[in-house]
Amino acid sequence: MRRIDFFDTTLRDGEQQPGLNLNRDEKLKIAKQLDRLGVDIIEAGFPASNDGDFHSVQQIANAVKNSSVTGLSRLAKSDIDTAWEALKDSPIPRIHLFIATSAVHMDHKLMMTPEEVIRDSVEAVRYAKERFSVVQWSAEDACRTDWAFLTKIMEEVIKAGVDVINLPDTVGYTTPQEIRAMFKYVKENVKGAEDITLSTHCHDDLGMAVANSLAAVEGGADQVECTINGIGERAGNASLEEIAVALHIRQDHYEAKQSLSLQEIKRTSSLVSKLTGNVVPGNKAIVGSNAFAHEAGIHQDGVLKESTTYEIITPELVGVDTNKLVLGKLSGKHAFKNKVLELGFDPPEDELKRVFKSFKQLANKKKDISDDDIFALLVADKFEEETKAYEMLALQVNVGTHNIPTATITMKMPDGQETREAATGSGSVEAVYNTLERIVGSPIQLDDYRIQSVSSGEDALAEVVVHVTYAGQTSIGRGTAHDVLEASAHAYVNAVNRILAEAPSEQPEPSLHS
Ligand SMILES: CC(=O)SCCNC(=O)CCNC(=O)[C@H](O)C(C)(C)COP(=O)(O)OP(=O)(O)OC[C@H]1O[C@@H](n2cnc3c(N)ncnc32)[C@H](O)[C@@H]1OP(=O)(O)O
Ligand SMILES: CC(C)C(=O)C(=O)O
Ligand SMILES: [Mg+2]
Repeated sequence: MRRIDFFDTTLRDGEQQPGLNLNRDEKLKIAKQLDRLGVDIIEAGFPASNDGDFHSVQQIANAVKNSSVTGLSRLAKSDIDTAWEALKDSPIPRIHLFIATSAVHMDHKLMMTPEEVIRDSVEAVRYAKERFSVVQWSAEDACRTDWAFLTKIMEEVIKAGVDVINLPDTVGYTTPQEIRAMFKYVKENVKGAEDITLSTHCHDDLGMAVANSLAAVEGGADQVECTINGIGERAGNASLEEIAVALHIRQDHYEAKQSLSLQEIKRTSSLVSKLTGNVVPGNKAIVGSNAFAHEAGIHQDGVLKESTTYEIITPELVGVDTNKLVLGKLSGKHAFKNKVLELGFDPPEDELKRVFKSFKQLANKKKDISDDDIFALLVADKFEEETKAYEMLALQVNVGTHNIPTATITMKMPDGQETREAATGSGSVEAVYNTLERIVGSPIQLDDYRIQSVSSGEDALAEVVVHVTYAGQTSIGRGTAHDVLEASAHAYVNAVNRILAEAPSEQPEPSLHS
């Protein structure tokens, strides 16, 4: 089986992302994690570009134990000398030279003839080869370069002693078919191509960087250049994690092996995200927070029965603890029951059905349903099931800075009749409780009132717990709702119902209003 080398350029091309600026300490942290991940080569920076990059490349070259470390360099001798100063103490000193080879770059940017580009490349490779053990040369904008010229310049740098030739899609212009054909062409037509390593380096301007990198591998590339989370210049580079996992999962297709420790992928992605401040989108392949999450009921049911129905990658493969079955309005009873069991409840089917109904109602109103929400629904439902003497049907509260808080409640009474009552209070909760007192027809003494938010976020559920004395008995009542006043009213009604359930014989007469 062929072996594919991973050349990580997070610290060089990745740092070219507009607005990104990593300090030396942060770069070292990332380099050490890349080493743990097992990348073959770390491009740590561009030593001649500035002092910070020079010192950082030097520090990383001396600190990293297993990966090779390299630095980017223009063809100028002064750039190569600076790169040498930074890299000379690394176990296998390695340099990455580059020059553009497309007509548009040569004519308008470099203002050099093709012959001058060949001449400078050959000279730079020879000069670098006198110092570095491994010399890589890149034909910048290779995918827009004339193939005859590409063949010619490649043959010249091979004769000059280059070890690796990289053919980048610098502007993310190519397609999978084109880049596959280009690699196949150079492999078959460039003299000496069999003696060097061929590398691919794709950008994501048209969203094809990963597909193009994989197509280049099919065409004959032995090395892929990429970045963690796909960060980089403009739309970014090909993402390492996507290429690595694609090669692994579709080994049957690519027939290639690699030496990455895939279980380090999630950790590496999180570190880079944290240090760069670049948030990984939830739907990002492999490392997004939703990459192993399922919300649709039919998918959740499939995954519970057999995970491979909807998961082609196990979360553990890339260092993610477990998959997630996210409960929401599209979830079904199988996933809901699974969660209820996970929370330690095992209600009978009819109760489960009832709580599932409350869950669906809540999920229609609330974006994220947490374990705490489910727990609260289960507990609340259990309390409510103990008795249904009073059932609050509607609540309306008028509050404002210039009027007296007034609550109106419609209640289903123990005898099944409906009644409506209103009362005022010095505050809105008091108005609610005064109204309830009128409805039940005898005083309810509020001994304690506690309110807390069940889950986090703006749409969190409010949970109210009250201790009351009613008809000579004390009781706890609990209520959960989106609205604080509604939760308060439910708690009060719940406390009264519990008292009625415990002492049915002493049930006080329902109010006159029934
Ligand atoms: C495709 C890529 O990602 S290539 C890497 C791109 N990365 C960077 O540019 C980041 C670091 N760059 C820098 O810090 C600066 O651009 C430097 C230090 C390299 C150069 O800065 P300056 O000397 O001020 O030049 P400036 O950046 O404005 O222009 C680039 C010059 O290099 C030339 N050049 C571009 N590529 C090469 C090359 N491979 N070899 C030699 N010269 C090159 C350009 O033609 C231009 O030359 P000119 O000054 O004669 O017109
Ligand atoms: C320096 C080269 C390899 C590069 O980053 C590109 O062409 O995109
Ligand atoms: Mg690039």
